[in-house]
Amino acid sequence: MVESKQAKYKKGGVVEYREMGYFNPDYQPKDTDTIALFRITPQPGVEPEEAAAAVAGESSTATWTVVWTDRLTTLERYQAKAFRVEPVPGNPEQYFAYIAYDLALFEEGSIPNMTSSIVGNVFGFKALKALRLEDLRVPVAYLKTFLGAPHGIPVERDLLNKYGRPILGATVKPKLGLSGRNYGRVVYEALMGGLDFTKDDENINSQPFMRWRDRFNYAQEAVMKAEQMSGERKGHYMNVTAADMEQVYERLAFAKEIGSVIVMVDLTMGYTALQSVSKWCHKNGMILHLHRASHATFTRQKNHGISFRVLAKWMRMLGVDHIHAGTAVGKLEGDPNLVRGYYDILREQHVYPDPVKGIFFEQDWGYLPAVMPVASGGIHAGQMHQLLALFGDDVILQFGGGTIGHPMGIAAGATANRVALEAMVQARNEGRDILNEGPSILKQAAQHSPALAAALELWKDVTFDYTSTDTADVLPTPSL
Ligand SMILES: O=C(COP(=O)(O)O)[C@H](O)[C@H](O)COP(=O)(O)O
Ligand SMILES: [Mg+2]
Repeated sequence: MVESKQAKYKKGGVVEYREMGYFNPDYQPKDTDTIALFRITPQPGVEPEEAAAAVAGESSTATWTVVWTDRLTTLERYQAKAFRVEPVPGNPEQYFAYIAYDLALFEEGSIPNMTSSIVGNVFGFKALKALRLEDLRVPVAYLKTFLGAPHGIPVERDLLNKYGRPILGATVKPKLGLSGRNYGRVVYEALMGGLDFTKDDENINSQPFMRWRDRFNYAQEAVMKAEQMSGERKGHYMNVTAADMEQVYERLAFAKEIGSVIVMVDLTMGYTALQSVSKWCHKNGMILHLHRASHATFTRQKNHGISFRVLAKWMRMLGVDHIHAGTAVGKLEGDPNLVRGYYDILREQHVYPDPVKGIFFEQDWGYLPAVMPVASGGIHAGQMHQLLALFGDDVILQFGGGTIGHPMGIAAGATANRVALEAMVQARNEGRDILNEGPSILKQAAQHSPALAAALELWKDVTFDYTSTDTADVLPTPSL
């Protein structure tokens, strides 16, 4: 016989989370609730509703046993509630669990606090074989407590005076080992060849072969020279990632002092550090680029971890101007439809559920500015038609190897990308079907550009298989 909740409270002991009130199929989520969608794989013998209730419990108020102090709070309000649990179609082991969190559960404007609750302990539960946070609907009431991107897409375009086309960039290669002066030479050539931006790599901080101050100085000198020579706005993302915030602030201040318009951070810094840098960029008018270094350790597995679409939401709230969001056609994993879904989450003001793009929840972004997604990782000029067709104009296309590996040199690599992009934008604007006509448009443009001809010749066979290997398993969303 099931012991009554009352009796259990009386003697303490281990109780079921369901019984403690963390599963409530009658609960009507409020507009101000945050709703999380988890993909749950319970251990054999664990009922899905109990597993969902356990996730709700541990990610809000509960521990493994009832505690006397539960009675000193308005527990019913602060408990997260699993209000809907249903099987994942075609996957008998997995369930979708919808969990609602009251507005009062998260500190205003704090991604560290929200994540310590929602993804804090629950991923290690013994009762679960695996757990994945698929999507999050964040209420406008909570969004209102965040600053969001320091600039946003239209303001950044005004700053750069670049409209109607994707922004072009390149990551300096080799990743590690160049001296400051040679680094500056790469930046200058790439910018003079026609790129808008160059970028530090994620793992270039301040190593013995090139300390950060040298890199910043040589790179900024190259930016200023290239601006004078070309008459275009240019920039180099100065990676300010460091071991402690004192050094981060020192590098930020120096980047500003020497006239950089943009700085860069790595996700590995952690959410608190990222929020501090974002705040600094708001105050100092600096564009903020985020490299998602380390994200795939928790976003890649389809049954465990956190979907990139959730990380993208956290980063839009936290406030970055750019974020790496995948290429679909490059060297790194990413189903084309799901990647387009991430782009929508970053760029649209109101996002609607879309089973093809893996978007489960409607998301009203309120006033939070859009974030510019960055397509980077193993892409080259021969893929320009695919990139433009997939992502449109509001994207940064970044070719590292695809610039610096060009057989005629770095400037030629940059020119190949600029010519390919401009030819493709023009064809698109004339209403041509760039996806199908892309290769012939490129060939035609290459007749007037030896640099593009050489890039197409060298990388013609480099295609990364991007057939969809991913299933979104999207269900119709409940009316929330
Ligand atoms: O250095 C590169 C790409 O260099 P290259 O252009 O030579 O391949 C970036 O670190 C990756 O884009 C990261 O991946 P993601 O953008 O998916 O986070
Ligand atoms: Mg890199």
